[in-house]
Amino acid sequence: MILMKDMVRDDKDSKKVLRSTAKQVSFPLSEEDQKLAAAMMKYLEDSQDPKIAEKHQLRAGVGLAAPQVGVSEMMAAVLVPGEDGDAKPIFKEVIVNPKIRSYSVQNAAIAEGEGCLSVFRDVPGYVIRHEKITFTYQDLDGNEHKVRLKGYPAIVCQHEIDHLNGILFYDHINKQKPFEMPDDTTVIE
Ligand SMILES: OCN(O)CCCc1ccccc1
Ligand code: NI
Repeated sequence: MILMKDMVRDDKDSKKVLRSTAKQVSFPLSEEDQKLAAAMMKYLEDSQDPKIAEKHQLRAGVGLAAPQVGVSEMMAAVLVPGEDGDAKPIFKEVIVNPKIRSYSVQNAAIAEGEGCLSVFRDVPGYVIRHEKITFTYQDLDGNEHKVRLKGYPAIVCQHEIDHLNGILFYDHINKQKPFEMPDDTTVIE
């Protein structure tokens, strides 16, 4: 079971793994990679269950990338829950070797900013991202998928794909004016 103590922190010496480009994953998945994928998705499910999260002191997460648990491989679990407890998640997948193929000119940012399971402090400011993205990935069986996302799920996937390329959310915050946004950026509440 992945716990908070397993998270690589950006302020500790092991942060190299957070700042490098992860390795492509080859198929068929090794036993180890299959177990890692399952454990990452299980972390997200548990962290979104108040009782389990409380019991194991898990910080809620809608995504988790392999480098965050010290594995420099191109794999991330994403679990964006449905609106108002709607059982069906908006996006639930372990994305392997993801690659953004195109994106909107339009930018978007989450109104309350972003956090990260690898960043144990608040970093205020607007994280400017693409409002829409089209990306490809392989699922755990190696099947190729092409997905178009918009708004919050698109933001989450960009956050995870960034992790696989050594980028952290605060890299996208304007250092001088953290709450400055390019004109007509969509603000996501
Ligand atoms: O890498 C995932 N992780 O650190 C958990 C938080 C994910 C996340 C939080 C806010 C907006 C987009 C994505
Ligand atoms: Ni993160």
